[in-house]
Amino acid sequence: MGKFEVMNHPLIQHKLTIIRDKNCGTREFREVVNEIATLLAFEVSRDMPLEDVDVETPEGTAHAKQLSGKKVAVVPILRAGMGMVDGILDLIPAAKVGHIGMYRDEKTFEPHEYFVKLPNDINKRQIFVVDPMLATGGSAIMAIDALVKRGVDESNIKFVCLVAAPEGVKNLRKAHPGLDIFAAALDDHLENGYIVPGLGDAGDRLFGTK
Ligand SMILES: O=P(O)(O)OC[C@H]1O[C@H](OP(=O)(O)OP(=O)(O)O)[C@H](O)[C@@H]1O
Ligand SMILES: O=c1cc[nH]c(=O)[nH]1
Ligand SMILES: [Mg+2]
Repeated sequence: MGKFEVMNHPLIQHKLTIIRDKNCGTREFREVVNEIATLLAFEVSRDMPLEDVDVETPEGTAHAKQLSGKKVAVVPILRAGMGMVDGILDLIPAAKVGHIGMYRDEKTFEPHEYFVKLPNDINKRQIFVVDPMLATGGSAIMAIDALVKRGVDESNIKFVCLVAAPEGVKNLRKAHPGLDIFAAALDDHLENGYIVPGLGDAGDRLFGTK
């Protein structure tokens, strides 16, 4: 079974409080979402494998370490996942970026896929699927389905979000038991498809569409 972890780092918690505030405007919301994404990437990448390497310093030979595992791909679920990409690339600049477009039906909350564009070698990479909100879990499940369908092993995927609802965590773990899930917060419940207390509609707040 993959793990589910809430990232309790004080900076993550402080910044999350800033964007929960309904008076936080688009510009600040966008900036802080990226800052949280950087901090989450730092935490989530803790188990990346290292190998020994000797490097010549100006004073001698250092027996040092370098990353040795799979190369990384960041896969945002459009639109709102786009808000987390730059923050992750700040930390892992060589990562490739794939895109999965998904929207929820306003009445049924069923997800609909409208776009998939991934790096050719996606099934050889360590993948971070990012989306600020894990509500019913429908969008995340369908996005992981899209990757698995293309030969990705779910144990090579980490799902990284800002706010998760208990229902979404449960549904996503049931559909993809091998997946690791990371969130900045686990909130109380869902109401009309929205996370309560949550932070509202992440896509609309990021892009100023409401
Ligand atoms: O867990 P779920 O119930 O599927 O809900 C979560 C999804 O809803 C939001 O996207 P939305 O459909 O509003 O699209 P947007 O990002 O384009 O605003 C959010 O960014 C997630 O992708
Ligand atoms: O609370 C929610 C639920 C789904 N999508 C959002 O943007 N916010
Ligand atoms: Mg939205």
